Amino acid sequence: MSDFRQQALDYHAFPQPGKISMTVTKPSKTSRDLALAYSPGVAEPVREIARDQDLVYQYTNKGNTVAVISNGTAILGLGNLGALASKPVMEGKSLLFKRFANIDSFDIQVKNEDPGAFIETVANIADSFGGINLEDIKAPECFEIEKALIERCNVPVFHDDQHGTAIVTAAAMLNALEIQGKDLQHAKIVCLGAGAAAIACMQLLITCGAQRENIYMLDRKGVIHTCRDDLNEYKRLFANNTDKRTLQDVLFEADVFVGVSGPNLLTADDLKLMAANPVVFACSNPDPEIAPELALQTRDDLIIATGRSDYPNQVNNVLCFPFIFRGALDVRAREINSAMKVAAVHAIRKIAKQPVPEEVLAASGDVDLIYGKDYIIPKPMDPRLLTEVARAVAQAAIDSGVAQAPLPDTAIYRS
Ligand SMILES: NC(=O)C1=CN([C@@H]2O[C@H](COP(=O)(O)OP(=O)(O)OC[C@H]3O[C@@H](n4cnc5c(N)ncnc54)[C@H](OP(=O)(O)O)[C@@H]3O)[C@@H](O)[C@H]2O)C=CC1
Ligand SMILES: CC(=O)C(=O)O
Ligand SMILES: [Mg+2]
Repeated sequence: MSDFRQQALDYHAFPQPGKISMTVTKPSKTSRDLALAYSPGVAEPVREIARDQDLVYQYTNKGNTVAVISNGTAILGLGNLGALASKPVMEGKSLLFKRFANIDSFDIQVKNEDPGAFIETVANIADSFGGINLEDIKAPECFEIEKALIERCNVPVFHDDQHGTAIVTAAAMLNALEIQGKDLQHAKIVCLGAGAAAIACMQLLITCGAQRENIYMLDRKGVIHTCRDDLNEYKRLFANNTDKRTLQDVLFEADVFVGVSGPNLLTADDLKLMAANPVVFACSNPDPEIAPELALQTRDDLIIATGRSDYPNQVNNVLCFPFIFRGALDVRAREINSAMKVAAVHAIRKIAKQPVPEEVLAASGDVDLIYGKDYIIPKPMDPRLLTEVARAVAQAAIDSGVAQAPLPDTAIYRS
């Protein structure tokens, strides 16, 4: 067994199984404490909430909790390995919520692939939480599931693989193209993958200025084009009126490659087809579409990013979901809307252009991080993500009329 594989297994197994646990926030030592916390004292907030449901935010932890919910049908790029096997990833997302945004989170695995049953299960428990983060649910079911849950739930519902990924991709892409002396409006974009992440990434890039006709999307059968009769309604949105059929056909003179598909699908020869100074986001986890070593060995004019923590330029939704939920929860946003997503894009990309704090350099093991080819996007442990992204998102929620509370008087919002 490789060293790293064993270390990863040991990390998860010891000193206690798993990555997250709960803490008690109130005194609970004495009979008096217990009388307040449980019977009879607990009856008082029960009666208050029954009288006015909004008081649940005052007397319980609902307002600071997010449920991370999966059915295990698209676990990272590993595929459909079942609900239970997704638990380490969902515990990982909970760890990240707590570590980066002090949000308490429950990971929930729903053992039912039927979208109707999944929707029913989540809708029935949604009121327990301040928000719902859907995770690793495959396309096209994820689109129907998210839409139905947004309609049925009273709290924000956010499919992280769609929108978290799209927000971080857009932020990193705008910066990478700027560094390469290109712009999104004119970029020829190839997207390998046509699932949850791909559809949302391309939609958000269009919102940020990309031209739909410049985007070539591919699934397992090749280029998505208007003559195909096997496309679902989401892929059809990206059907290109073209006679190009293969990855190689569309990569010729392309400025951008976004991989949200699977491991090792882009070869060195493929890379050579792209235009000068290309941007290559090989975002499949854990194994990217092309290894950065191979990409950089093949040509030295590219910017390469992956979804991983152990290479420069980590384009991963961890840069978004803790912080967008922090902002949304803090103003009790009814939903996470387009204005909030775009605000997150610009807040994230701006941080990369500013000097990096010492603590981030120390945590990332880098001597220096300067805006450029190897640093297009902030590191996840950059504390400015919390302040800048949460603040921008909360303000966008207020400005777009979906906030139900003003900015709180906490450190994030004071400066
Ligand atoms: N870095 C990050 O932050 C994130 C990365 N990802 C990565 O993106 C990938 C997809 O995730 P997600 O969108 O949630 O999953 P989905 O199951 O929703 O979509 C997967 C898509 O990839 C396509 N695909 C798979 N294998 C191939 C192949 N050999 N050739 C061409 N297309 C292929 C599928 O094609 P078809 O439609 O024909 O089945 C499908 O369109 C995963 O590897 C995941 O780790 C996802 C979210 C965040
Ligand atoms: C990062 C992530 O959410 C994924 O690869 O699915
Ligand atoms: Mg995911």
